[in-house]
Order: sequence, then structure tokens, then C-alpha cells
Amino acid sequence: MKSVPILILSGFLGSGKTTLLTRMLNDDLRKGIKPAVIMNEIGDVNLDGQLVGMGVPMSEMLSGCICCTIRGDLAMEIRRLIDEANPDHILIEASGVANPIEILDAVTEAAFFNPIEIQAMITVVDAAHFLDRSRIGKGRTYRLMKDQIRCSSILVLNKSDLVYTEDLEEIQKNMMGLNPFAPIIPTAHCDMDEVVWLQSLSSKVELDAIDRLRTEHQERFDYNDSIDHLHTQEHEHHEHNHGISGHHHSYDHVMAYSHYFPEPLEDNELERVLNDLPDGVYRAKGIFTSKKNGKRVMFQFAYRQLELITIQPESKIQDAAVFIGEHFSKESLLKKLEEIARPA
Ligand SMILES: Nc1nc2c(ncn2[C@@H]2O[C@H](COP(=O)(O)OP(=O)(O)OP(=O)(O)O)[C@@H](O)[C@H]2O)c(=O)[nH]1
Repeated sequence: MKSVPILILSGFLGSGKTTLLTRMLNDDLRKGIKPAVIMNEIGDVNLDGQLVGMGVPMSEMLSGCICCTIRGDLAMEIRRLIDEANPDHILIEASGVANPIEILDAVTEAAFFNPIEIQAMITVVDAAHFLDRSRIGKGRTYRLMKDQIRCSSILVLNKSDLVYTEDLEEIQKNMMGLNPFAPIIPTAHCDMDEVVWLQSLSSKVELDAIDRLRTEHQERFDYNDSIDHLHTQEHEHHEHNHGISGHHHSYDHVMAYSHYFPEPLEDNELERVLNDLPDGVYRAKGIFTSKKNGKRVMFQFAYRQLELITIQPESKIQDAAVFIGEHFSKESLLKKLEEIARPA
């Protein structure tokens, strides 16, 4: 039985993974390649699934990270997709806070039970966000971004439209210092030359570099063994801890809060709330019904940028939003959201 190539899409929250995924799927469609998709979200609603065509076999792995809390389900989902869809390759979009070493380990584990092989670890980097974090030079988000870059076999330097040319050079130098092996492809909206893309696919995951990184992680956590290893997620009305002893997460403190809108909203009122989100919220996305014209609108808030687009959902989906971040008050956010959408 021939192996099914697996392409993993990694990268911090809002960097452009779904944008790249939809481009890759369109390419596949054009070339007659049959893909299957696994989408992983730490929140409990998959809004990005609306951006993937109905005809594409897809598995949604929600409410956790494939690198840890729902890692055990990955092999099963891969098996189901292979059995039901017989795909030419599988594209896995990891959650933006997944630990890249653990994703690679999870897929390697899944390969014990499935005829698969890792073809590429593609990391999408938000140029403006990475530049700001690298200038500060510390913090958990920066550490995670660096790890995502170091584990990658292809680096898509996205959102280049949001930085100056000289800044782009600084970012590339910094990325090359972290990972001298992976080709760097600067893009806006993940748009790139097909020849460059095909060439980059021949670049391999550097297992030695990943082993070095794994050792560093081990030392970091052995040194600080008192660190809380619980991966905490907050949903609308409950909070639960997944105790996973022995796993080392770079993003244990992340919160995902899901909110359902009971009523249509005024676009400008929602925009006001989104433009005034607390600093701790670094990613928000949602679908709502516009009071103005009754149309469904998808909003995306990623690193200070807000985008609203009218959509026609391909499947039944409730008006809902997910807010991801750290140390933000769920209660005060809920109050603001309730003020703009009160049931009649
Ligand atoms: N200005 C600009 N915006 C972009 C670019 N690429 C993507 N975006 C926008 O950035 C937002 C986030 O893009 P996504 O593709 O959803 O990012 P993601 O990494 O999948 O996000 P998560 O899955 O939530 O982590 C969307 O509003 C995109 O339209 C880019 O190159 N430039």
C-alpha cells in the first residue's frame, strides 16, 4: 500500500494558515489532486471550516490541541479519512498555539497505525507580529513562534504587505538564524509563484534540528518542574483542566471563549467591540447576521487587523464567535457582547 503524504500547516494564531490551506485546496482542484483536510481548533466551533469547499473530505478536531489533549484521536481521524476518501494527500491545519514538536510526534505516532509519511511542515509567519515580538525579544508567544520556525521545512513569510521592505529583510535574517534549512517564501495573502512552491516542497523536515529543540525543551521544563502543566480552556459557561502529565506545552495559559449570538447585530456596534478588545485577546473570529441587510458576515480579528466579509455558509452554522487569548476577563467581554445583542 502506498503512503499518503501528510502536509502540516503550523504557525501562530491568525498568521494565515487557513488562507494558505484554501489556496492549496484550489490548486489541488485545478490539478485534479484529491485532498483531505484535518482542521484543529482549540475552541469548540470551527468557523474556518466554512472556507473549505463542501466537496473536500474533512475532519474537524475541536476543543483541544492535536499536540496534546486530543492527540489520541489523530490516528483514528487519519484512518477514517484514508478509508472513506482515499485521498492523494492529507493537509493538517494545526491550532495556532500547538507545540510544533508535539505535532510532529503526534503524526509520527499516527504513522505506526496508518500508511502515511510527513511530506512537509509548513510554518506560516505573520511578518508584522513576528517583527514586533522579535524586537521585544522575550515572552511565551515569541518562544512559540521561534519553535514553529525551527521545526519547519518550509517558511511562508506572510502579511509582507503590512511591513516595510527593510523590515522584511530584518525578519528574514532573524528567521534564517533560527532555521537555516527551510526556504523562506515572502507572501501577501499566501500568494506565491507556483514554481517556488513546488521547489520548496522538496525540502525535508530536519530531524536533527528537531531533536536539539526537544532536548532544549526537556531541559527548560526539568529546570522549572513546578510549572503548571495543565492545559486550561474556558468555554462559555464552564472551565476544565486536562491533566496531561509528562507533556510540555509552550502555551498552557491560553483561553478560548466561545459565544453564541442570539440576535442579528449592527455591523458598526460589533466593530466597536472588536476594535476595543482587551490586549489579552489576540485572536477573534465569528459569524453573525447583519441587522442592516440580513446577510451573514464573517469577521476576523488577528493582530490588530479587522476584516469583515459577507459569506454564504455552505452548511448550517449558528451565529457564533471565538475569542482566544490570555488573562482577559470573560465576564466583561460577555457584558459588552450582550449589550449589542439582546434577545427581543
Ligand atoms: N493584510 C493581510 N491580511 C492577511 C494576509 N493573510 C491573511 N490575512 C488575513 O488575516 C486573518 C487571519 O487569516 P487566517 O488565514 O484565518 O489565519 P489562521 O492562521 O488560519 O488563523 P487561526 O487558524 O485562527 O490561527 C484573515 O482576516 C485573513 O484574511 C496577508 O498577507 N495580509
